[in-house]
Amino acid sequence: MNGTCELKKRLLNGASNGHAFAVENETSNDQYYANNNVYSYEAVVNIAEYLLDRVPYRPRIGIICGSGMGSLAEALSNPIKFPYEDIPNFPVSTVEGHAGQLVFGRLSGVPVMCMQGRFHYYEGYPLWKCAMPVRVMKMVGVTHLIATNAAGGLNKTYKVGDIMLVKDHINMMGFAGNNPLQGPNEARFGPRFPPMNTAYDKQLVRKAKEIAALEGLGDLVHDGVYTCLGGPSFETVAELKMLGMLGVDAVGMSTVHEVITARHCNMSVFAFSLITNMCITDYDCGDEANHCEVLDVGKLREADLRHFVSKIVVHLAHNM
Ligand SMILES: O=P(O)(O)O[C@@H]1C[C@H](O)[C@@H](CO)O1
Ligand code: HPA
Repeated sequence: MNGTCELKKRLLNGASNGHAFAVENETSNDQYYANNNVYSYEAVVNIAEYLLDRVPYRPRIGIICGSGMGSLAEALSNPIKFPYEDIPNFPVSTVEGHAGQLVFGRLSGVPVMCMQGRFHYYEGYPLWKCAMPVRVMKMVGVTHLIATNAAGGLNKTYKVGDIMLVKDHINMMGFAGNNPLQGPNEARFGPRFPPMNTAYDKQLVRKAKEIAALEGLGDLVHDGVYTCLGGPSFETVAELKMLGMLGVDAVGMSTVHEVITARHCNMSVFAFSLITNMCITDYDCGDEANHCEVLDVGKLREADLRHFVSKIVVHLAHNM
């Protein structure tokens, strides 16, 4: 241990083998944040304080609305809305089907905070920026994240309109070296190397299946593996065949970086995908994936999703 520290000291002093070492570790986190325009801990706290000064209660549940699923936020009673452009230092939504506001309110009487519009990598935001609002949620007092998304169904047993409870993910962008936790670790959020084998709350997945069955949605619900690709182009047939072989059940362009960020700061996570289209894995099929269809299916399932999410929120509120 002492030997390691001694070696580290010598390396930092550039004293090994007579070579001068670049002393990168001397660059403080603050400098890194400033140079790379990254949100520091204090910057996230400032955003949270802006919200807390304007909201008279402290939600413990945060919801991220997927494409075409913004109506989840419209179900909140007495909403307090913060358009992203009014929140100091917040990114703005650029995708159709993502209204671009934080909404606080009560869902079936339970205080919640909703992102009505999320950020995607393909919009030009780095992953840490896409996921930054999750840290704002944490600072506001959220302990449980519900992340929703629209996704293409790759598992052949799924149908358009089904709901896939996410039991695990494959971080494809992480395979390519892109992760929202890249850069110096901010220990006040969480550890340098957070585990991900327990990313999705198993008990909640089980409970959500029970709730779905009780509410007459049982036939629609599956559990499966989600992956996020960078987008915005939809997948080729070969890419989808490859993802199928890897064990992916649904393909999207979000959620994974939010879940990683939420788990890093020890939030409990529940996520589901609305299957808005079936992935095309047949070269002879002339159909094409398109965003309109994604939004249309969200609209069709609006009432069911609201009902499902409000039951989950009530369950969480009684069991936190
Ligand atoms: O925000 P989500 O992941 O629900 O949106 C999906 C992925 C793309 O943004 C879009 C494609 O139609 O829907
Ligand atoms: N692929 C990727 N993202 C998606 C899809 C899809 O088929 N459908 C909705 N979001």
